[in-house]
Amino acid sequence: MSAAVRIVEVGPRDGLQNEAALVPTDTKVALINRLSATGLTVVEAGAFVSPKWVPQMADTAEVLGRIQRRAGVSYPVLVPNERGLTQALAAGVTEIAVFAAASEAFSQRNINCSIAESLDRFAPVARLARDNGIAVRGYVSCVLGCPYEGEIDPAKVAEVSARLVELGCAEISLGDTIGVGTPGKAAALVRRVAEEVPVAQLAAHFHDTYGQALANLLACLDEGIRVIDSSVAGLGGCPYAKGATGNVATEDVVYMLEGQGLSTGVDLDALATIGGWISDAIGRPNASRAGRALLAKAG
Ligand SMILES: CC(C)(COP(=O)([O-])OP(=O)([O-])OC[C@H]1O[C@@H](n2cnc3c(N)ncnc32)[C@H](O)[C@@H]1OP(=O)([O-])[O-])[C@@H](O)C(=O)NCCC(=O)NCCSC(=O)C[C@@](C)(O)CC(=O)[O-]
Repeated sequence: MSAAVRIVEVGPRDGLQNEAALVPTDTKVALINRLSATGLTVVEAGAFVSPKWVPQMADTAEVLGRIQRRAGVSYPVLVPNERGLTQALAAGVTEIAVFAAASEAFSQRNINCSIAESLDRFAPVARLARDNGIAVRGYVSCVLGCPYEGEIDPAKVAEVSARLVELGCAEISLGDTIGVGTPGKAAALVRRVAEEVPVAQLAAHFHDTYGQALANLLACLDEGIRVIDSSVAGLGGCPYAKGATGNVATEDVVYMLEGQGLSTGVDLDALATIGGWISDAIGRPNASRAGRALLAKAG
C-alpha cells in the first residue's frame, strides 16, 4: 500500500460556499494562489451551480480567470448539470466534480431532484466532459448519515458510487456531510463500497461536526484509502445540512499523516499561516487545532 496520500483541498469551495457574507473575489483568488503554493496538488476552486441556490459561488468564472494556475496543480469545480459544464469548459477547467447523494431527501434539498434523476442528469455531463478530455470526480453525500433520513444503508452508498463510476467518474469521494460517522462505521462503509469500486478510486470527505473526522480518516487509511478531502482551517459547512461544521482541517490531516509516516508533499507551516490568514479575513475562528498550535509556537 502506498506511503503517500493525495490531499484534495476543498476550502475555497466547500469551505466558503456556506458563508453568509459574500467573500470578496480577491480573497478567494488569494486563497487559491496561496494554497497552490504549499505543495497541494488539487485545490477545488469553485462551483458552477445556480447562484440562487448558492450565491457564494456566483463568481467562480471570475475566480478561475484570475488565479495563477501552477503546473502540477489542478483546480476542479463542481458542476450539477450541462449548463454548469458549459461554463466550466469556457473557463478552461481540466477537472470537474458531479455530486450525488445516498439519501433521497438530501438529494431533493441539495439539487432539487431524486437520486435517479441526478444520475440521469450527470450521464451527458460526464460524457461531454470526457469527450473534452476533462476528468470527472463523483461525490456521494450523506454516506454515514443524513440530516433528514438518519441512518444510511452502506449498500445504497455502494450502489450510487458504482453508478457514478459507470458514468465515467474516475474517483468517488465519500462525504460524511454532517460529520456523524464513527471509525468502525467508516471502515465498514469503505469495505462495503470497495466491493463495487476499487479502494484506489475512493476518497474520504469528512466533516468534523462531532469531532470524529481524524479518527474516521485513520480507520479509512487502514482500509486502504489514499485520497483525503480537507479544508484549510476547517472552513465550511453545508447549506443543506443544518448545523454541519466544516471539513476536517487540512493542517490537522497533514500533521497526522506525516506523523504516521505517510507523505503529503505539503508545507505544513505555510498551510498553518494561510489558515490563520483566511480565518481572520472572513472573521471565523481557526478550527484547526494543529494550525493554532503551530501559529502559537511560531509566535
Ligand atoms: C442543480 C440546480 C441547478 C437545480 O435547480 P432547479 O431550480 O431545480 O433547476 P432549474 O434548471 O430550474 O434552474 C433554476 C435556476 O438556476 C439556473 N441554473 C441552473 N443551472 C445552473 C448552473 N449550472 N449555473 C448557473 N445557473 C444555473 C437556471 O437558469 C434557473 O435560473 P432562472 O431561470 O430561475 O433565472 C440547483 O439545485 C443547484 O444549483 N444546486 C446546487 C447546490 C449546491 O451547490 N450545493 C453545495 C454543493 S454539494 C456539497 O456541498 C456536498 C459535498 C460535495 O461537499 C460533499 C459532502 O460533504 O457531502
